[in-house]
Amino acid sequence: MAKDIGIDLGTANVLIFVKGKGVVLNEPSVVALDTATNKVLAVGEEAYQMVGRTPGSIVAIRPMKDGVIADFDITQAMLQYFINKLKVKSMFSRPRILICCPTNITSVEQKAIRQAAESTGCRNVYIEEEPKVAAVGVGMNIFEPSGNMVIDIGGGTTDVAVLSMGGIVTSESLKMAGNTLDNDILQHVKREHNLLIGERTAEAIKITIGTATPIEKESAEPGAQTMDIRGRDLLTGLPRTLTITEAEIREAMRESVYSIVSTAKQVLENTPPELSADIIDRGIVVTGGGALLKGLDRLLSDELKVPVAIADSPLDAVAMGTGVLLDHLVKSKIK
Ligand SMILES: Nc1ncnc2c1ncn2[C@@H]1O[C@H](COP(=O)(O)OP(=O)(O)OP(=O)(O)O)[C@@H](O)[C@H]1O
Repeated sequence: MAKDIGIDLGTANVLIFVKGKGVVLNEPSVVALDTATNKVLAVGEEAYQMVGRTPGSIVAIRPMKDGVIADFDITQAMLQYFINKLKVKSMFSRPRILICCPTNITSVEQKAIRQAAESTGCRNVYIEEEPKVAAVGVGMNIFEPSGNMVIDIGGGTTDVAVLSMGGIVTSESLKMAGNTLDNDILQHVKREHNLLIGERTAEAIKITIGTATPIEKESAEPGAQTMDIRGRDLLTGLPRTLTITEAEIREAMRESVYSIVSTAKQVLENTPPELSADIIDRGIVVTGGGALLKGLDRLLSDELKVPVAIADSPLDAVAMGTGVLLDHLVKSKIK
């Protein structure tokens, strides 16, 4: 039984799609290591639970940072762990596998990722660019001669691309995405409130009360929503609870959010006019977990003067796209 497998090897999350089954694995891209022996202790969800909570002898790291592979051996071990979890060798015969990697990886890294996949029993390993896969994952027909624009905001990178006839016409990749917003929040709380919080708390703040533009709420004034957060007071060294507002968190993330807007503007400015006309008709689709930041679609459409839609399942778009592209690869027999 030959099955096709698609992998979204993301900075924040790894998703695996199996043809006929859908997304079968969705875990954080985190590995826990014993610092003395460098032995892998846990991978994925289990390792994520350890982030910021490990004793001195253990580190929980994200081997891919800022959309590049920061630690290659560990990325390879993580990929092998996830593929082995599927029991590829016993379940499938010579599966085809499409791996969608961070945009900025080198050809040497691509080759090593390919080898890591081959060593787990996969044959015919294809590597694809993230924005292309995201675009097909949200149902865009990128193979016809018309312009489609996608903004993929992941954990480490924001990829903006205009696609036509199966290829990327104009694109930009910005090393600024969800993780940058978390760090903006962490630094703001430290600087303005002398409170040290962990990266998981910063992410929870972004997800709970983070906004790109003020959101009108029936129950409260725009920007007035609050959240109680806990951390360590930098002056006393003791645990402390602090109440923060939606408005101050929006301000803390403002510069990074506007960098994403400027990157999208730059891509539009470099787009051939015929394709620009198509984009006005079809609008821009935003994918990746960062697309879930509240009010981002409104901010982007106000700034870019083009309709903007958030994908239905932005976190799954790339994984779903791998399935569509694998079908296309089979039909066109491109290796
Ligand atoms: N509801 C939400 N609001 C805002 N951000 C969110 C929300 N849910 C998830 N995110 C953010 O989305 C990011 C992860 O997105 P995704 O899984 O698409 O990234 P990735 O594909 O692993 O990364 P990359 O594309 O950089 O390799 C994280 O920064 C996470 O905090």
